[in-house]
Amino acid sequence: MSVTVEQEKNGIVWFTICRPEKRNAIHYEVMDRLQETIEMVEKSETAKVLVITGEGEEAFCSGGDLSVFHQLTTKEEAYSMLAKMGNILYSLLTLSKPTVALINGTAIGGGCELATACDFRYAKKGVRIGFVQANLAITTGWGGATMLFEKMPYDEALHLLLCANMICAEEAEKRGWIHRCLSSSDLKEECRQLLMPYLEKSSSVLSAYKQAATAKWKTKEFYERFFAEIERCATLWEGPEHEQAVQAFLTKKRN
Ligand SMILES: CC[C@@H](C(=O)O)C(=O)SCCNC(=O)CCNC(=O)[C@H](O)C(C)(C)COP(=O)(O)OP(=O)(O)OC[C@H]1O[C@@H](n2cnc3c(N)ncnc32)[C@H](O)[C@@H]1OP(=O)(O)O
Repeated sequence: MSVTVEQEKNGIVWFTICRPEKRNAIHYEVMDRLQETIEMVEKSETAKVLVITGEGEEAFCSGGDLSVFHQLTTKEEAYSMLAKMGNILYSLLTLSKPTVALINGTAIGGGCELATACDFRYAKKGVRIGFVQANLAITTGWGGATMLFEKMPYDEALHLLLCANMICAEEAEKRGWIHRCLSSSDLKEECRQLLMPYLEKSSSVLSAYKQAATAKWKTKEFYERFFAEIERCATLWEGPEHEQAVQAFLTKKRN
């Protein structure tokens, strides 16, 4: 089982990626389950907030599963995978219920894109975060840069993408990407308490505000911009530098 989905009586739906041995990397099954969950939350009269997190203490999400996706060698093959997840993150971005990334451990690559699609990012103090795609000779490929430029000041977003380094949650909070650093030993409970004021409101009020917030992203212009980023990434994907960077990671000796 790669994910779990649990709904609490208070209206929180927890979507947990359960691949700690792969640092919660995303493969096709995780994508399919996420898409189903987003559709379920959208339609549900009782689901109020969707929280996405990862199992274990090591990682929130390490992005795309490189052991699976390294088999995609052409631009067309890469585009098909990137656009599949791009469409899922677009539906998460425009979901008519509030969404939270509960960043329990390292968030890297596409893991940061997944978190960027959410409305709020709460992170455990000290966890490491990095839009490292540029070090793999690609760009964000799931619409992450387009979302980042919408949600953060231009210079802060560009800095995160061009540096492509790992920063701690506290620095990400100062830069405006993380909304709250959490320090309790029970992250889920701390998250629950932060969401309490939202959960007290009716679903229709939550949904009305989210529709007001996301209307600007439901345009043809925005959608085309989002998918132009994905196409540029697919072009870079088939280059030799990307292949070398992925092979270097996959063949790295680990203890
Ligand atoms: C494809 C979309 C694209 C995008 O649009 O953004 C991407 O997401 S590109 C992928 C970007 N992600 C990465 O480059 C992350 C690579 N992983 C790491 O840098 C590190 O694993 C880590 C996440 C910082 C954790 O380090 P550490 O705690 O030291 O663990 P290990 O490195 O030893 O890994 C343990 C285990 O997990 C496997 N793993 C980790 N990340 C991935 C991944 N993204 N895909 C596949 N497998 C991953 C790693 O190979 C180890 O497995 P074993 O060797 O079998 O134990």
